[in-house]
Amino acid sequence: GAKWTYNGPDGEHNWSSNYPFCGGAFQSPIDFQTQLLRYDPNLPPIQVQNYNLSTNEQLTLSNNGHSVQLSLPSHMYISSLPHRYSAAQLHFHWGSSNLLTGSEHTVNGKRFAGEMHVVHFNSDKYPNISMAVDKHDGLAVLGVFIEIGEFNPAFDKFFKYMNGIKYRDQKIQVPAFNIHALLPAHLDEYYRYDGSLTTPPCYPSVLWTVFRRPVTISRKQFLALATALYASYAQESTTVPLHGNYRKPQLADNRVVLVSFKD
Ligand SMILES: NS(=O)(=O)c1c(F)c(F)c(S(=O)(=O)CCO)c(N[C@H]2CCc3ccccc32)c1F
Ligand SMILES: [Zn+2]
Repeated sequence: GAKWTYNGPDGEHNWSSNYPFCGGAFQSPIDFQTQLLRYDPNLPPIQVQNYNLSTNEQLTLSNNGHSVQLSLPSHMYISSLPHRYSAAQLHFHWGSSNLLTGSEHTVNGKRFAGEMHVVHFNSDKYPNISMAVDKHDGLAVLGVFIEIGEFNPAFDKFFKYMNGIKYRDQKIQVPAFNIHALLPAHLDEYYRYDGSLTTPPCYPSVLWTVFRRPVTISRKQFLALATALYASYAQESTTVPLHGNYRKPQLADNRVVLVSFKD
């Protein structure tokens, strides 16, 4: 599709000229403002299966020019939703080395340092993510806020390979590891709403689950994420740093955000 960026002439205010859904309804991310929240006691704790991958599996770590993404095997899935949602990939959104705020979702205007998204597709109804990505019940994304704090050994399982994918379209194979270790404590506390991809083509096809509790990574780990990558190709003479890859909050319109916690 047409090229898009987070800043400049191809930035998010112009996405809708090539990607009409980006100007449509049910867009993500949104700001979780208190007045939008409604406690729903029927929201079950999120349960995932087969997230503890064996180290003799290999995953593809790649720089797609918009984010760093880790491919995930489809035998990983979410089991606590009405359909089985099988994993496809995980990726990140972050700010920059001096702007330690790059999450997409915000809580009463508070922006976290970054946000991880684990993208799943409805494998009960669709054979792969490409067939699911534009369907109303196609995708389920788990969102995890990232804060600067304690060193996180789970993230280093692949952060240490980032220098192998500095440039756009570079990819390497990395040993698999326990993806569950990337998730926060308390998978029973989360925000839930109907939304969209936060990148073009912005299809309104995502059941969003954003966990209330953040995970922490160290400042050194965060800087590795925020400063290691380029959106430009290796052979290009002008380098374009890959940072600030977060979409601004969209209109909630009259959407309600369900929460599984009372406070
Ligand atoms: N924030 S988000 O969760 O909405 C989201 C992204 F932010 C993002 F960058 C990507 S991407 O594939 O890395 C690049 C542009 O699609 C995807 N990729 C998804 C969307 C389309 C697609 C097709 C095949 C595999 C993954 C994806 C995504 F779902
Ligand atoms: Zn994302």
